[in-house]
Amino acid sequence: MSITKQLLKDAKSNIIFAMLASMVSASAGIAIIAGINYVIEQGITNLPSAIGLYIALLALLLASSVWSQVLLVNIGYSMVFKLRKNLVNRILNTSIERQEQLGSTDIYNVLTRDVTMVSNATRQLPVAMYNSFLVLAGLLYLLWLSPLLFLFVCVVVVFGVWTDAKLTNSLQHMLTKVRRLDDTLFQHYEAVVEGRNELALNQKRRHVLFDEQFLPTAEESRAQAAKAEVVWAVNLNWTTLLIFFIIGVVFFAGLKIESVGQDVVIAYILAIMFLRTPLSMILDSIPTVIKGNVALQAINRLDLNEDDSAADTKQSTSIDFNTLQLKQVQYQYPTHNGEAGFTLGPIDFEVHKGELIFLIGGNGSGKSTLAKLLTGLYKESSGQLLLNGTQINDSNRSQLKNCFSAIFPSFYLFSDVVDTHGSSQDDEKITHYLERLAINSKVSVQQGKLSTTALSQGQRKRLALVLLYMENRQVLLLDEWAADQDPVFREVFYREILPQLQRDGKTVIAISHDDHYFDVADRIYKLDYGQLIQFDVHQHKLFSAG
Ligand SMILES: Nc1ncnc2c1ncn2[C@@H]1O[C@H](COP(=O)(O)OP(=O)(O)OP(=O)(O)O)[C@@H](O)[C@H]1O
Repeated sequence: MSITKQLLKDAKSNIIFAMLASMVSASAGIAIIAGINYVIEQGITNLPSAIGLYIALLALLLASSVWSQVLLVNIGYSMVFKLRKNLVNRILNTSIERQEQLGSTDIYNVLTRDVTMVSNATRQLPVAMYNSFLVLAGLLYLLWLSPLLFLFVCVVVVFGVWTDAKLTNSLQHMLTKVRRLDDTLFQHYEAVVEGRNELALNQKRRHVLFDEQFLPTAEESRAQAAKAEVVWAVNLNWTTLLIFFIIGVVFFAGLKIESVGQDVVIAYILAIMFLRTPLSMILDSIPTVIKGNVALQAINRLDLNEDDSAADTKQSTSIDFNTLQLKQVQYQYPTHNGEAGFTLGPIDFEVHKGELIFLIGGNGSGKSTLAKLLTGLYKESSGQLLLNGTQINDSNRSQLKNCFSAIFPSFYLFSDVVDTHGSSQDDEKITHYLERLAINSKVSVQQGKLSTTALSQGQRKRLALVLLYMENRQVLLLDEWAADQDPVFREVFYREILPQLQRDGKTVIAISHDDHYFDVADRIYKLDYGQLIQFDVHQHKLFSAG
């Protein structure tokens, strides 16, 4: 089901009530106009009851319009809330592979820009719906006043709607183009923020990014957006012209057609002038609604997982880790720009409880890819993964993930420390590990919250190790953890921390380039262009894996 249908379905009963309230309010508004017209034509026979009726209609108008606005505003905001909830859950449930394909820029763009656009559009919903009922009630009143004049009004209205529909179409095209340009703009923003050091050092690169990439995109986006707004502003004036055209024709028809009396002409003109405001408010809201629609299309294009259930509704069972085996496992990155993606494997590999295994290999040989396969973050393209002898599939992959804690090169440091069940940890234990990793002078902890994560890269990695200790998972995967450590701490890591983890019963898989410390490992595997070869720890010799 599309996201729009889902959101509308959830708000169905409120929408029905809001429509009812809008109808009552619109009818009250038109009844007031009709009453004034009647008084102008017929005069007042009973002043007190006319005033009473007038006040009653005003009260009904106020009560029903407030009621409908309250309902509609709430529908708008709860749709935005649900959209945010739905999107964040769907992103969390989307495979890492898909998220990596999309890139963080596209995802941020949807979460910030597109959600705001949809939010703006849904806020127009109350205005548009309320005013549509008002226009509808007004048209019914015009029909009642004079079917002949109404026929003419209908011809002009149909013509007006036809031109609006044509323009709405081209507006949609222009705004879709603006949205696409905004994606490119967001990539430039990312370069400006993330590449700050490189840009500050290299004036030429700065010039290329600013003058040759950012400015042309920003300029084109500005031109397209302005063109769309101008087209719509012209359309608003055109609609106003059509309204005055109707008024003119009604006026002259009143002079020429005998069956149309002066009183009907006055009533018509009064009603049409009254309907001008709701009409222009509806038309005003159309670009915003189209932008919201374009944003919804962009959200759908992300092709996120349809599953929007929250993490705590999913089963997350933990099992005791004994062995993990890979049998003829292959992983193939998708083809990109016609170029075949990197292939890892087929690989035969196994790790047993309590082992300390090193994965080595040159840059781009597939170590991190294998790490993501082992941890269950990537799904094998072929072959089998067996956890404690049971084959891993989509229904039990979370068991594999639950066994692992990992630090990847692009890790994220959370400032709250939690254990494997997501519960807060006691400060004393955290402080112990902060001291053990020699960062207690930089970071402190209070009620499970770290005082800072703004540290040097090496210190951030140590802090990530503290978080990993506190998670207390059974298998630890450390992807080039020691690469940013100074020689002294590197020695501590390989000679003290890793052996201690092993003594504590942990299974450790470490990706490493540090051949000085290969003797620490129980087994070493080397990756070479996606193929796994076992490495003799003591003689530093290669022999076939499996
Ligand atoms: N997200 C991705 N999408 C497509 N291809 C990728 C992706 N990540 C890595 N690759 C490709 O897979 C190959 C293996 O990458 P991987 O990160 O596993 O290597 P690595 O051995 O960990 O390298 P390094 O030592 O440089 O970290 C690389 O050649 C790279 O081109």
